[in-house]
Amino acid sequence: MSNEKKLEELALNLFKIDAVKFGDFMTKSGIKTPVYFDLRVIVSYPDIMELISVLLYDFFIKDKKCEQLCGVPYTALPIATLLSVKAKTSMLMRRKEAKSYGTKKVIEGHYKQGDSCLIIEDVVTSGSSVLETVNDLRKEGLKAEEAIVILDREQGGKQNLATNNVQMQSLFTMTELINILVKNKKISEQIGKDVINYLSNVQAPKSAPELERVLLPYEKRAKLATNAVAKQLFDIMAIKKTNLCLSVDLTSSTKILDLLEKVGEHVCLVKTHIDIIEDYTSEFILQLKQLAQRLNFLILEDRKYADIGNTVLLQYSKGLYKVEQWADSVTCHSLPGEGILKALNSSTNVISRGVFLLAEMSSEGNLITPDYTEATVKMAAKYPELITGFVCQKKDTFKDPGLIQLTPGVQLESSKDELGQVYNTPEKVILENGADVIVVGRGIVAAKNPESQAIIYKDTLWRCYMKRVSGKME
Ligand SMILES: O=c1ccn([C@@H]2O[C@H](COP(=O)(O)O)[C@@H](O)[C@H]2O)c(=O)[nH]1
Repeated sequence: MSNEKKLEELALNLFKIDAVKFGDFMTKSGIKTPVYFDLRVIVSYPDIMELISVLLYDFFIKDKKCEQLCGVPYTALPIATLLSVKAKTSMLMRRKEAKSYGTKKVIEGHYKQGDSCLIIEDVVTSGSSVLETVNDLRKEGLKAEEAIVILDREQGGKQNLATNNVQMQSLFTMTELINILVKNKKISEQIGKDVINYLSNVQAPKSAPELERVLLPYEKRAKLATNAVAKQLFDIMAIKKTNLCLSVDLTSSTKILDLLEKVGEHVCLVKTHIDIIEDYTSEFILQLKQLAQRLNFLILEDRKYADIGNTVLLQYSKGLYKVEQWADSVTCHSLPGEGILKALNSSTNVISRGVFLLAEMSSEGNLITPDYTEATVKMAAKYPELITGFVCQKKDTFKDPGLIQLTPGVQLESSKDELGQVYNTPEKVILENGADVIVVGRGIVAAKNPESQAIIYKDTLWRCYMKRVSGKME
Protein backbone atom coordinates (compact mmCIF):
# COMPACT_ATOMS: atom_id res chain seq x y z
CA MET A 1 0.00 0.00 0.00
CA SER A 2 1.34 3.48 -0.86
CA ASN A 3 2.11 5.91 1.94
CA GLU A 4 -0.68 8.16 0.66
CA LYS A 5 -3.17 5.29 1.07
CA LYS A 6 -1.77 4.56 4.51
CA LEU A 7 -2.31 8.20 5.52
CA GLU A 8 -5.89 8.00 4.31
CA GLU A 9 -6.36 4.80 6.29
CA LEU A 10 -4.99 6.51 9.40
CA ALA A 11 -7.34 9.50 9.00
CA LEU A 12 -10.36 7.19 8.65
CA ASN A 13 -9.27 5.13 11.65
CA LEU A 14 -8.81 8.24 13.82
CA PHE A 15 -12.35 9.24 12.91
CA LYS A 16 -13.66 5.74 13.62
CA ILE A 17 -12.20 5.60 17.15
CA ASP A 18 -13.46 9.12 18.01
CA ALA A 19 -10.01 10.65 18.16
CA VAL A 20 -11.49 13.32 15.84
CA LYS A 21 -14.88 14.71 16.80
CA PHE A 22 -17.13 17.35 15.26
CA GLY A 23 -19.59 19.57 17.15
CA ASP A 24 -19.36 22.58 19.49
CA PHE A 25 -16.31 22.35 21.71
CA MET A 26 -14.31 24.78 23.83
CA THR A 27 -10.48 24.82 23.63
CA LYS A 28 -8.22 25.12 26.73
CA SER A 29 -7.85 28.83 25.97
CA GLY A 30 -11.64 29.31 25.94
CA ILE A 31 -12.12 29.57 22.15
CA LYS A 32 -15.08 27.77 20.52
CA THR A 33 -14.06 25.15 17.97
CA PRO A 34 -16.14 22.92 15.62
CA VAL A 35 -13.55 20.12 15.72
CA TYR A 36 -11.83 18.40 18.60
CA PHE A 37 -8.89 15.99 18.64
CA ASP A 38 -8.27 13.56 21.46
CA LEU A 39 -5.42 11.32 20.43
CA ARG A 40 -5.03 9.93 23.96
CA VAL A 41 -7.39 7.11 22.94
CA ILE A 42 -4.99 5.67 20.36
CA VAL A 43 -3.15 3.63 23.04
CA SER A 44 -6.17 1.29 23.08
CA TYR A 45 -5.63 0.44 19.39
CA PRO A 46 -2.33 -1.35 18.71
CA ASP A 47 -2.96 -1.47 14.94
CA ILE A 48 -3.38 2.30 14.83
CA MET A 49 -0.31 2.80 17.02
CA GLU A 50 1.67 0.66 14.60
CA LEU A 51 0.34 2.53 11.56
CA ILE A 52 1.30 5.87 13.13
CA SER A 53 4.80 4.69 13.95
CA VAL A 54 5.30 3.25 10.43
CA LEU A 55 4.21 6.51 8.82
CA LEU A 56 6.28 8.76 11.11
CA TYR A 57 9.28 6.49 10.58
CA ASP A 58 8.94 6.32 6.78
CA PHE A 59 8.22 9.99 6.32
CA PHE A 60 10.57 11.60 8.75
CA ILE A 61 12.99 9.31 10.59
CA LYS A 62 14.33 6.73 8.13
CA ASP A 63 16.81 9.10 6.52
CA LYS A 64 17.46 11.35 9.50
CA LYS A 65 20.53 11.41 11.71
CA CYS A 66 19.74 12.12 15.33
CA GLU A 67 21.11 10.74 18.57
CA GLN A 68 17.95 10.92 20.68
CA LEU A 69 14.17 10.88 20.43
CA CYS A 70 11.89 12.51 23.00
CA GLY A 71 8.09 12.43 23.17
CA VAL A 72 6.16 15.39 24.59
CA PRO A 73 4.36 14.06 27.69
CA TYR A 74 2.02 12.27 27.77
CA THR A 75 0.22 11.18 24.58
CA ALA A 76 3.38 11.11 22.48
CA LEU A 77 5.37 9.01 24.95
CA PRO A 78 4.22 5.58 23.68
CA ILE A 79 4.64 6.75 20.07
CA ALA A 80 8.21 7.85 20.81
CA THR A 81 8.86 4.46 22.43
CA LEU A 82 7.71 2.58 19.32
CA LEU A 83 9.83 4.84 17.10
CA SER A 84 12.87 4.44 19.32
CA VAL A 85 12.65 0.65 19.00
CA LYS A 86 11.96 0.79 15.25
CA ALA A 87 14.77 3.28 14.52
CA LYS A 88 17.11 1.70 17.09
CA THR A 89 17.66 5.20 18.46
CA SER A 90 18.03 6.06 22.11
CA MET A 91 15.06 7.77 23.77
CA LEU A 92 14.79 10.40 26.51
CA MET A 93 11.86 11.03 28.80
CA ARG A 94 10.96 14.51 30.01
CA ARG A 95 9.24 14.79 33.38
CA LYS A 96 6.52 17.43 33.57
CA GLU A 97 7.63 18.26 37.12
CA ALA A 98 11.19 17.76 38.40
CA LYS A 99 11.38 15.11 41.14
CA SER A 100 11.47 16.70 44.59
CA TYR A 101 13.84 13.99 45.84
CA GLY A 102 16.88 12.03 44.62
CA THR A 103 18.38 13.30 41.36
CA LYS A 104 15.70 16.02 40.79
CA LYS A 105 16.14 15.32 37.07
CA VAL A 106 13.74 16.66 34.46
CA ILE A 107 15.25 14.67 31.58
CA GLU A 108 15.63 10.93 32.18
CA GLY A 109 17.95 8.73 30.11
CA HIS A 110 21.59 8.70 29.07
CA TYR A 111 22.83 11.44 26.76
CA LYS A 112 25.84 13.57 25.89
CA GLN A 113 26.03 17.38 25.70
CA GLY A 114 25.38 18.41 22.11
CA ASP A 115 23.34 15.27 21.22
CA SER A 116 20.64 16.16 18.71
CA CYS A 117 17.17 15.22 19.84
CA LEU A 118 14.09 14.86 17.65
CA ILE A 119 10.83 15.83 19.40
CA ILE A 120 7.66 13.81 18.84
CA GLU A 121 4.18 15.21 19.50
CA ASP A 122 0.59 14.19 18.70
CA VAL A 123 -1.22 17.49 17.99
CA VAL A 124 0.24 21.00 17.73
CA THR A 125 -1.88 24.14 18.14
CA SER A 126 0.30 27.02 19.38
CA GLY A 127 3.41 24.87 19.79
CA SER A 128 3.77 25.77 23.48
CA SER A 129 3.90 22.15 24.74
CA VAL A 130 6.63 21.30 22.22
CA LEU A 131 8.53 24.41 23.32
CA GLU A 132 8.37 23.40 26.99
CA THR A 133 10.08 20.12 26.07
CA VAL A 134 12.55 21.91 23.76
CA ASN A 135 13.48 24.33 26.55
CA ASP A 136 14.12 21.56 29.10
CA LEU A 137 16.26 19.64 26.60
CA ARG A 138 18.24 22.77 25.67
CA LYS A 139 18.88 23.51 29.34
CA GLU A 140 20.61 20.12 29.49
CA GLY A 141 22.84 21.06 26.57
CA LEU A 142 20.94 18.97 24.01
CA LYS A 143 20.23 20.24 20.50
CA ALA A 144 16.46 20.34 19.93
CA GLU A 145 15.81 21.82 16.51
CA GLU A 146 13.29 19.47 14.88
CA ALA A 147 9.84 18.21 15.78
CA ILE A 148 7.59 15.70 14.05
CA VAL A 149 3.89 15.60 14.81
CA ILE A 150 0.82 13.68 13.74
CA LEU A 151 -1.46 16.66 13.26
CA ASP A 152 -0.81 20.37 12.75
CA ARG A 153 -3.95 22.34 13.66
CA GLU A 154 -2.56 25.21 11.53
CA GLN A 155 -3.06 27.75 14.30
CA GLY A 156 0.38 29.36 14.41
CA GLY A 157 2.29 26.48 16.07
CA LYS A 158 4.59 25.88 13.12
CA GLN A 159 5.52 29.57 12.87
CA ASN A 160 5.89 29.91 16.64
CA LEU A 161 8.27 26.95 16.69
CA ALA A 162 10.24 28.28 13.72
CA THR A 163 10.71 31.57 15.59
CA ASN A 164 12.28 29.49 18.34
CA ASN A 165 14.53 27.66 15.91
CA VAL A 166 12.50 24.43 15.78
CA GLN A 167 11.46 23.08 12.37
CA MET A 168 8.19 21.16 12.53
CA GLN A 169 6.85 18.56 10.10
CA SER A 170 3.47 16.85 10.34
CA LEU A 171 1.71 13.81 8.90
CA PHE A 172 -1.42 15.90 8.31
CA THR A 173 -2.49 19.48 8.51
CA MET A 174 -6.03 19.96 9.76
CA THR A 175 -7.12 20.92 6.20
CA GLU A 176 -5.65 17.71 4.75
CA LEU A 177 -7.39 15.56 7.37
CA ILE A 178 -10.74 17.29 6.80
CA ASN A 179 -10.41 16.84 3.03
CA ILE A 180 -9.86 13.08 3.45
CA LEU A 181 -12.94 12.79 5.68
CA VAL A 182 -15.12 14.80 3.26
CA LYS A 183 -13.83 12.80 0.27
CA ASN A 184 -14.70 9.54 2.04
CA LYS A 185 -18.12 10.93 3.06
CA LYS A 186 -17.39 10.58 6.79
CA ILE A 187 -18.45 14.18 7.32
CA SER A 188 -20.68 16.38 5.16
CA GLU A 189 -19.25 19.05 2.86
CA GLN A 190 -20.95 21.64 5.08
CA ILE A 191 -19.11 20.44 8.21
CA GLY A 192 -15.87 20.44 6.21
CA LYS A 193 -16.53 24.05 5.12
CA ASP A 194 -17.38 25.09 8.70
CA VAL A 195 -14.04 23.75 9.91
CA ILE A 196 -12.11 25.42 7.09
CA ASN A 197 -13.96 28.71 7.84
CA TYR A 198 -13.13 28.39 11.50
CA LEU A 199 -9.50 27.81 10.57
CA SER A 200 -9.30 30.90 8.39
CA ASN A 201 -10.77 32.96 11.26
CA VAL A 202 -8.33 31.70 13.85
CA GLN A 203 -5.49 32.10 11.38
CA ALA A 204 -6.40 35.75 10.73
CA PRO A 205 -3.72 38.30 11.67
CA LYS A 206 -5.28 39.07 15.08
CA SER A 207 -4.45 35.63 16.46
CA ALA A 208 -1.02 35.45 14.87
CA PRO A 209 1.90 34.97 17.29
CA GLU A 210 2.93 38.63 17.05
CA LEU A 211 -0.25 39.70 18.82
CA GLU A 212 -0.23 36.73 21.13
CA ARG A 213 2.93 37.97 22.83
CA VAL A 214 1.15 40.90 24.40
CA LEU A 215 -1.97 38.92 25.20
CA LEU A 216 -0.25 36.01 26.95
CA PRO A 217 0.13 36.20 30.74
CA TYR A 218 3.63 36.21 32.22
CA GLU A 219 3.25 32.73 33.76
CA LYS A 220 2.57 31.22 30.32
CA ARG A 221 5.44 33.15 28.77
CA ALA A 222 7.81 31.84 31.44
CA LYS A 223 7.31 28.40 29.92
CA LEU A 224 8.25 29.71 26.46
CA ALA A 225 11.43 31.45 27.55
CA THR A 226 14.70 29.98 26.32
CA ASN A 227 16.90 32.22 28.49
CA ALA A 228 16.99 31.24 32.17
CA VAL A 229 16.93 34.87 33.37
CA ALA A 230 13.86 35.67 31.24
CA LYS A 231 12.09 32.66 32.71
CA GLN A 232 12.99 33.76 36.25
CA LEU A 233 11.85 37.32 35.57
CA PHE A 234 8.49 36.19 34.16
CA ASP A 235 8.03 33.98 37.24
CA ILE A 236 8.92 36.80 39.65
CA MET A 237 6.48 39.17 37.94
CA ALA A 238 3.68 36.61 38.14
CA ILE A 239 4.38 35.82 41.81
CA LYS A 240 4.99 39.38 43.08
CA LYS A 241 2.40 40.92 40.76
CA THR A 242 4.73 43.67 39.65
CA ASN A 243 6.27 44.57 36.30
CA LEU A 244 8.13 47.59 37.68
CA CYS A 245 11.88 47.88 37.12
CA LEU A 246 13.45 50.53 39.31
CA SER A 247 16.41 52.35 37.78
CA VAL A 248 18.50 53.24 40.84
CA ASP A 249 20.35 56.13 39.20
CA LEU A 250 21.93 57.38 42.44
CA THR A 251 25.62 58.00 43.03
CA SER A 252 25.79 56.87 46.66
CA SER A 253 25.80 53.16 47.50
CA THR A 254 24.20 53.79 50.92
CA LYS A 255 21.36 55.72 49.32
CA ILE A 256 20.80 52.89 46.84
CA LEU A 257 20.69 50.25 49.57
CA ASP A 258 18.39 52.40 51.77
CA LEU A 259 16.02 52.95 48.87
CA LEU A 260 15.94 49.26 47.91
CA GLU A 261 15.31 48.24 51.51
CA LYS A 262 12.09 50.29 51.26
CA VAL A 263 10.94 49.59 47.70
CA GLY A 264 12.55 46.24 46.80
CA GLU A 265 9.38 44.33 47.62
CA HIS A 266 7.49 46.30 44.93
CA VAL A 267 9.82 45.65 41.99
CA CYS A 268 10.72 42.68 39.82
CA LEU A 269 13.99 44.12 38.52
CA VAL A 270 16.56 46.65 39.74
CA LYS A 271 18.57 48.41 37.05
CA THR A 272 21.99 49.77 37.95
CA HIS A 273 24.58 52.03 36.31
CA ILE A 274 27.41 50.72 38.44
CA ASP A 275 29.95 53.23 37.09
CA ILE A 276 28.06 56.27 38.47
CA ILE A 277 28.52 55.15 42.10
CA GLU A 278 31.14 57.31 43.80
CA ASP A 279 31.80 55.12 46.85
CA TYR A 280 31.72 51.69 45.13
CA THR A 281 33.08 48.71 47.09
CA SER A 282 32.63 44.97 46.67
CA GLU A 283 30.75 45.04 50.02
CA PHE A 284 28.04 47.07 48.26
CA ILE A 285 27.56 44.21 45.79
CA LEU A 286 27.29 41.69 48.62
CA GLN A 287 24.57 43.73 50.27
CA LEU A 288 22.78 44.34 46.97
CA LYS A 289 22.74 40.59 46.24
CA GLN A 290 21.43 39.83 49.74
CA LEU A 291 18.60 42.31 49.23
CA ALA A 292 17.85 40.81 45.81
CA GLN A 293 17.58 37.37 47.35
CA ARG A 294 15.51 38.44 50.37
CA LEU A 295 13.11 40.67 48.43
CA ASN A 296 13.06 38.52 45.28
CA PHE A 297 14.18 40.81 42.48
CA LEU A 298 16.76 40.42 39.69
CA ILE A 299 19.59 42.82 38.85
CA LEU A 300 20.21 44.35 35.43
CA GLU A 301 23.44 46.27 34.88
CA ASP A 302 22.59 48.84 32.21
CA ARG A 303 26.16 48.95 30.87
CA LYS A 304 25.12 49.22 27.20
CA TYR A 305 28.25 47.43 25.97
CA ALA A 306 29.19 48.61 22.48
CA ASP A 307 32.77 47.55 21.70
CA ILE A 308 34.47 44.68 19.89
CA GLY A 309 33.87 41.24 21.42
CA ASN A 310 37.29 40.95 23.09
CA THR A 311 36.99 44.30 24.89
CA VAL A 312 33.41 43.59 25.97
CA LEU A 313 34.48 40.26 27.42
CA LEU A 314 37.13 42.09 29.49
CA GLN A 315 34.66 44.80 30.53
CA TYR A 316 32.14 42.15 31.58
CA SER A 317 34.47 39.90 33.53
CA LYS A 318 37.43 42.03 34.74
CA GLY A 319 38.16 45.52 36.09
CA LEU A 320 36.77 47.04 39.24
CA TYR A 321 33.18 45.89 38.83
CA LYS A 322 33.38 42.25 37.64
CA VAL A 323 29.83 42.54 36.34
CA GLU A 324 29.53 38.88 35.31
CA GLN A 325 29.76 37.85 38.97
CA TRP A 326 26.65 39.67 40.16
CA ALA A 327 24.42 40.95 37.33
CA ASP A 328 21.65 38.60 36.24
CA SER A 329 21.43 40.43 32.95
CA VAL A 330 23.24 43.26 31.13
CA THR A 331 22.29 45.61 28.31
CA CYS A 332 24.22 45.61 25.08
CA HIS A 333 24.17 47.40 21.72
CA SER A 334 24.08 45.37 18.51
CA LEU A 335 26.08 48.06 16.68
CA PRO A 336 29.49 46.28 16.74
CA GLY A 337 28.01 43.04 15.31
CA GLU A 338 27.58 39.50 16.57
CA GLY A 339 31.03 39.33 18.21
CA ILE A 340 29.61 41.14 21.21
CA LEU A 341 27.07 38.37 21.80
CA LYS A 342 29.64 35.64 21.18
CA ALA A 343 31.81 37.32 23.82
CA LEU A 344 29.08 37.51 26.45
CA ASN A 345 28.05 33.95 25.64
CA SER A 346 31.59 32.67 26.05
CA SER A 347 32.13 33.95 29.60
CA THR A 348 32.39 30.81 31.70
CA ASN A 349 32.17 32.04 35.30
CA VAL A 350 28.43 32.53 35.49
CA ILE A 351 25.62 30.19 36.46
CA SER A 352 22.92 31.94 34.49
CA ARG A 353 23.19 35.10 32.45
CA GLY A 354 21.09 37.21 30.18
CA VAL A 355 21.37 40.05 27.73
CA PHE A 356 18.86 42.75 26.83
CA LEU A 357 19.76 43.99 23.34
CA LEU A 358 19.00 47.63 22.58
CA ALA A 359 16.71 47.60 19.58
CA GLU A 360 15.30 51.11 20.10
CA MET A 361 15.94 54.03 22.47
CA SER A 362 13.67 56.44 24.31
CA SER A 363 15.74 59.56 23.66
CA GLU A 364 14.73 62.18 21.15
CA GLY A 365 16.70 62.24 17.89
CA ASN A 366 18.50 58.92 18.48
CA LEU A 367 20.03 57.49 15.31
CA ILE A 368 18.50 54.00 15.42
CA THR A 369 16.64 53.23 12.16
CA PRO A 370 13.94 50.58 11.48
CA ASP A 371 16.51 48.52 9.51
CA TYR A 372 18.90 48.60 12.47
CA THR A 373 16.10 47.46 14.80
CA GLU A 374 15.16 44.59 12.45
CA ALA A 375 18.78 43.46 12.11
CA THR A 376 19.13 43.55 15.92
CA VAL A 377 16.14 41.26 16.37
CA LYS A 378 17.53 38.87 13.72
CA MET A 379 20.90 38.81 15.45
CA ALA A 380 19.26 37.92 18.77
CA ALA A 381 17.46 34.93 17.22
CA LYS A 382 20.83 33.16 16.89
CA TYR A 383 21.37 33.27 20.67
CA PRO A 384 18.11 31.98 22.20
CA GLU A 385 19.76 30.86 25.42
CA LEU A 386 21.53 34.19 25.98
CA ILE A 387 18.92 36.80 25.11
CA THR A 388 16.52 37.89 27.87
CA GLY A 389 14.76 40.38 25.61
CA PHE A 390 14.99 43.80 23.99
CA VAL A 391 15.19 47.34 25.27
CA CYS A 392 12.65 48.82 22.92
CA GLN A 393 9.66 51.10 22.54
CA LYS A 394 7.27 49.39 20.11
CA LYS A 395 4.97 46.37 20.26
CA ASP A 396 5.87 45.11 16.78
CA THR A 397 9.62 45.21 17.29
CA PHE A 398 9.68 41.46 18.02
CA LYS A 399 7.21 38.58 18.19
CA ASP A 400 8.70 35.86 20.35
CA PRO A 401 6.55 35.56 23.52
CA GLY A 402 9.48 33.99 25.40
CA LEU A 403 11.40 37.29 25.22
CA ILE A 404 10.83 40.41 27.34
CA GLN A 405 10.19 43.96 26.15
CA LEU A 406 11.97 46.30 28.59
CA THR A 407 10.76 49.87 28.08
CA PRO A 408 12.37 52.94 29.67
CA GLY A 409 11.18 56.54 29.34
CA VAL A 410 8.10 56.17 31.55
CA GLN A 411 6.45 58.59 33.99
CA LEU A 412 2.86 59.06 35.14
CA GLU A 413 2.43 62.07 32.79
CA SER A 414 3.95 62.27 29.30
CA SER A 415 6.74 64.84 29.18
CA LYS A 416 10.39 65.38 28.23
CA ASP A 417 13.48 66.28 30.22
CA GLU A 418 15.89 69.00 29.19
CA LEU A 419 18.42 66.47 27.80
CA GLY A 420 16.21 64.67 25.31
CA GLN A 421 14.61 61.92 27.41
CA VAL A 422 11.02 61.32 26.27
CA TYR A 423 8.46 60.05 28.79
CA ASN A 424 5.30 58.14 27.92
CA THR A 425 2.54 57.11 30.32
CA PRO A 426 2.06 53.55 31.70
CA GLU A 427 -1.17 53.22 29.66
CA LYS A 428 0.61 54.11 26.42
CA VAL A 429 3.67 51.91 26.89
CA ILE A 430 1.80 48.82 28.11
CA LEU A 431 -1.52 48.92 26.26
CA GLU A 432 -0.38 50.47 22.97
CA ASN A 433 3.34 49.82 22.80
CA GLY A 434 3.64 46.29 24.26
CA ALA A 435 5.99 46.92 27.21
CA ASP A 436 6.44 43.93 29.53
CA VAL A 437 8.84 45.33 32.12
CA ILE A 438 8.71 49.07 32.67
CA VAL A 439 11.77 51.08 33.71
CA VAL A 440 11.16 54.01 36.03
CA GLY A 441 14.07 56.08 37.31
CA ARG A 442 13.58 59.67 38.39
CA GLY A 443 9.80 59.20 38.58
CA ILE A 444 10.50 57.28 41.81
CA VAL A 445 14.08 58.08 42.79
CA ALA A 446 13.54 61.86 42.72
CA ALA A 447 10.11 61.75 44.38
CA LYS A 448 9.58 63.26 47.85
CA ASN A 449 8.44 59.89 49.12
CA PRO A 450 9.97 57.21 46.86
CA GLU A 451 8.27 54.36 48.71
CA SER A 452 4.71 55.58 48.25
CA GLN A 453 5.56 56.66 44.69
CA ALA A 454 6.89 53.16 43.91
CA ILE A 455 3.59 51.68 45.12
CA ILE A 456 1.65 54.07 42.88
CA TYR A 457 3.78 53.06 39.87
CA LYS A 458 3.58 49.36 40.72
CA ASP A 459 -0.25 49.44 41.01
CA THR A 460 -0.74 51.55 37.87
CA LEU A 461 1.59 49.40 35.75
CA TRP A 462 0.06 46.14 36.96
CA ARG A 463 -3.48 47.40 36.32
CA CYS A 464 -2.51 48.19 32.72
CA TYR A 465 -0.94 44.75 32.27
CA MET A 466 -4.05 43.03 33.68
CA LYS A 467 -6.23 45.04 31.32
CA ARG A 468 -4.03 43.97 28.42
CA VAL A 469 -4.06 40.23 29.10
CA SER A 470 -7.73 40.10 30.01
CA GLY A 471 -8.44 41.57 26.57
CA LYS A 472 -10.45 44.44 28.05
CA MET A 473 -8.67 47.11 26.02
CA GLU A 474 -10.85 49.90 24.73
O1 LIG B 1 16.49 53.91 25.57
C1 LIG B 1 16.85 53.96 26.75
C2 LIG B 1 17.68 53.04 27.33
C3 LIG B 1 17.98 53.12 28.66
N1 LIG B 1 17.51 54.14 29.42
C4 LIG B 1 17.88 54.15 30.86
O2 LIG B 1 16.69 54.06 31.66
C5 LIG B 1 16.74 54.93 32.77
C6 LIG B 1 15.61 55.91 32.67
O3 LIG B 1 15.64 56.80 33.77
P1 LIG B 1 14.55 57.97 33.96
O4 LIG B 1 15.02 58.72 35.16
O5 LIG B 1 13.24 57.30 34.17
O6 LIG B 1 14.57 58.83 32.74
C7 LIG B 1 18.12 55.54 32.75
O7 LIG B 1 18.95 54.80 33.57
C8 LIG B 1 18.59 55.40 31.31
O8 LIG B 1 19.97 55.24 31.23
C9 LIG B 1 16.68 55.07 28.86
O9 LIG B 1 16.21 56.02 29.52
N2 LIG B 1 16.37 54.96 27.53
